Amino acid sequence: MTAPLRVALLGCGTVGGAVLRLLDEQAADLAARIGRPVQVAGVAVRRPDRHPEVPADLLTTDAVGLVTRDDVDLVVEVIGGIEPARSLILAAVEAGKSVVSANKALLAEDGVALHAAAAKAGVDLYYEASVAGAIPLLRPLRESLAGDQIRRVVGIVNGTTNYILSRMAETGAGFSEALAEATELGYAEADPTADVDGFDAAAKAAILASLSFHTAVTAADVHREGISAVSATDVARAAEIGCTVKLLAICERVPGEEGDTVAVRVHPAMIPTSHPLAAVGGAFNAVFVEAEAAGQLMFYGQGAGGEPTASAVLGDLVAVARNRVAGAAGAGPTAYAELPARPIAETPTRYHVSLDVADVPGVLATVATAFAEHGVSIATVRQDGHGDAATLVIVTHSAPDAALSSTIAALREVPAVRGVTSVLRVEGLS
Ligand SMILES: NC(=O)C1=CN([C@@H]2O[C@H](COP(=O)(O)OP(=O)(O)OC[C@H]3O[C@@H](n4cnc5c(N)ncnc54)[C@H](O)[C@@H]3O)[C@@H](O)[C@H]2O)C=CC1
Ligand SMILES: N[C@@H](CC=O)C(=O)O
Ligand code: NA
Repeated sequence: MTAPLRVALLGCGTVGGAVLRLLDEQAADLAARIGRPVQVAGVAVRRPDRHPEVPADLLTTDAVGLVTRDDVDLVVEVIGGIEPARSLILAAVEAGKSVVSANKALLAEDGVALHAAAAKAGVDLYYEASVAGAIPLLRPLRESLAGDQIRRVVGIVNGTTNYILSRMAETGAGFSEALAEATELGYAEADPTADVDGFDAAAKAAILASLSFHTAVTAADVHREGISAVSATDVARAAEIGCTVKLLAICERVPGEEGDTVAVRVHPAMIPTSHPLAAVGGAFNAVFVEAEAAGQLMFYGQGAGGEPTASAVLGDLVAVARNRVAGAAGAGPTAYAELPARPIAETPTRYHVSLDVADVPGVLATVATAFAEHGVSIATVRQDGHGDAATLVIVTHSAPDAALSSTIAALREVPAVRGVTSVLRVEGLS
């Protein structure tokens, strides 16, 4: 075998630590698969004293120096966040090193520029771990489905929130307790509000939409709602109608007379328990892809956690290392179209609304009028209880999101409506 390929590891937390361990445990197999041994050239960390597990001569706090060293061939970035990750990746690429990253926040913000820099330098930029952890998803979109027309991508792409919602539904666990467990298990981001408020899923949705529709979608183009407003009442109401609550990422290419648009949204939604996504529990992720020729495809697996994510990082590492051995670069950036984003206000959706009402004559008609006045058609209504404790549970037909949200605003002004206790979108009901 010839000279080793030398890897610089940036960051040694949940994912970086697992990458380092697997590189060591699987050294012989990786060497056989690549055709050259892989050696760790250095590990950039913030606090070397916190990493007794790493040989001291590998540790450095000088990440820029490490990525530009002549004896480094490949760089793995698992620091996370925008800076210094972006500058480090650009420095590595400009120095001729291929890069593997797990950083969805950065790819969703600056993917076009990073791809352009990698293409200019003739190196690879792979980031399979950034979306849906261990699940092979980005390379299938970039490569296997490059000859098809993808119309829709729908999935659960955040392990932390799926873990929290699963625990709330299955055991009645409280939100904070379930979040603490997800953090302890290594699923959550360094700042877990990125998970809870939907930023992480929105970044992943932007990456999925960009690769699926060959257009530049950033996290800022994604309509984002997290799960912090999802209450035990929402979860219970969902169960009453045979549904479960999931945080969904939905990416659609919408044909229009004046050209296609792209609609990308992340929000909690009720889905029927018979829906395949309803069975996706804990930190697992699942993504449906609908393509014109291929039809429906489903990708399922562990979406978070050190080892599952490290598996995707190592898969990319093998791919870029093989390209390096062959003296080639892999699949480059896609040719970006410029499809406009369709605003959430115009996106058709269905709502489940739960109202506390005074059970007085005419209340049902007043509530129904509020829906009708905003052009929203009601699919089902159920009334529970009597007197001041009466509850109306309404499921609408599909209507533009703006019509539904103005209906809710109008209902809040109706005197007989004591409170709007639950409002969630509904997906997948026939
Ligand atoms: N934990 C997970 O399940 C998954 C994480 N990811 C992504 O992988 C990346 C890493 O995530 P985790 O390992 O979970 O985070 P982490 O917070 O456990 O690890 C990041 C490490 O980078 C270090 N670091 C920060 N700034 C640094 C700098 N300037 N120089 C050197 N080291 C620095 C931190 O001290 C920390 O040890 C993030 O982009 C995250 O979004 C992707 C998929 C799954
Ligand atoms: N925090 C993320 C980690 C993987 O991307 C998640 O919970 O999904
Ligand atoms: Na993945």
